[in-house]
Amino acid sequence: MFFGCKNMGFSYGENKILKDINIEFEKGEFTGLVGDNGSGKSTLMKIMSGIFTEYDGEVVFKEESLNEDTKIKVGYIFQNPENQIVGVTVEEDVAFGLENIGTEREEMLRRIKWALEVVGLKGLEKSDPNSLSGGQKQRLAIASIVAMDPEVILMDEPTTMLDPVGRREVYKVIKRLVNLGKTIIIASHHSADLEEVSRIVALKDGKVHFDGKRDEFYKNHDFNIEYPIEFEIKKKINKNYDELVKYLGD
Ligand SMILES: Nc1ncnc2c1ncn2[C@@H]1O[C@H](COP(=O)(O)OP(=O)(O)OP(=O)(O)O)[C@@H](O)[C@H]1O
Repeated sequence: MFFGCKNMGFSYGENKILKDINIEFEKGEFTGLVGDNGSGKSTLMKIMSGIFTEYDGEVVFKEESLNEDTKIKVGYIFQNPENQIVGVTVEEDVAFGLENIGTEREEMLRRIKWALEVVGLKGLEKSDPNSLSGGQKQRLAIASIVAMDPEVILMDEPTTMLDPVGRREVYKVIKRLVNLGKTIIIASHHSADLEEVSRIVALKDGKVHFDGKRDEFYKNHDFNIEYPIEFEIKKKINKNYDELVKYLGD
């Protein structure tokens, strides 16, 4: 197995949140993780990225249990970028994780440059992260993870805090990461976030309720997923998405 979990279970105290979860992800796969509020999406992602370490079953990365050495290969992006930003400048923020793992200076500078290019923040190296827009902050949070060169990136509702313009910026970056061959799993309530995923995993009552192709999911399952306003309007008036986001963003 490239990445996934076997017979995984998790409880908060007496409250069993995840029951016997078995999911396998292939390298380079782009998957949406859906489910009602409280269905356990964040908990599952925190377990799979190694943030939570007390659970039943196993998280597997490249045929082995995820461990201290390999969990660096699995990045986690929080819903609120503010929770992830620590630096005084944009480049310091990206440097933080690299410093923690003792990256040599030349390599660190190379990775910071590359990560900021990938997320489209080149030129803002010396800026104060607090001065950035919501979309830019989320892209900075993504850059800090990308700089660690993860093979898998788990994104926990990465566009929920953003306006339409910010969302569009983040979609572009996610697409770029997919094109770079990263394995991306995105938890979301917004079907616009899931337009390009090839697979959907849906959680319900602590279990995997659906796991299959995105098109099959939308054909057969009604998960009462909230639609962001711009997606609703897009469907109604069939306007070009970019034009619409520009219109809503003004
Ligand atoms: N620290 C905690 N202590 C106790 N219960 C918790 C804790 N964090 C989450 N829960 C509960 O665990 C369940 C799953 O929460 P989780 O945040 O994983 O769901 P989610 O699917 O990500 O929800 P949302 O879509 O609202 O973000 C919920 O019932 C929640 O109330």
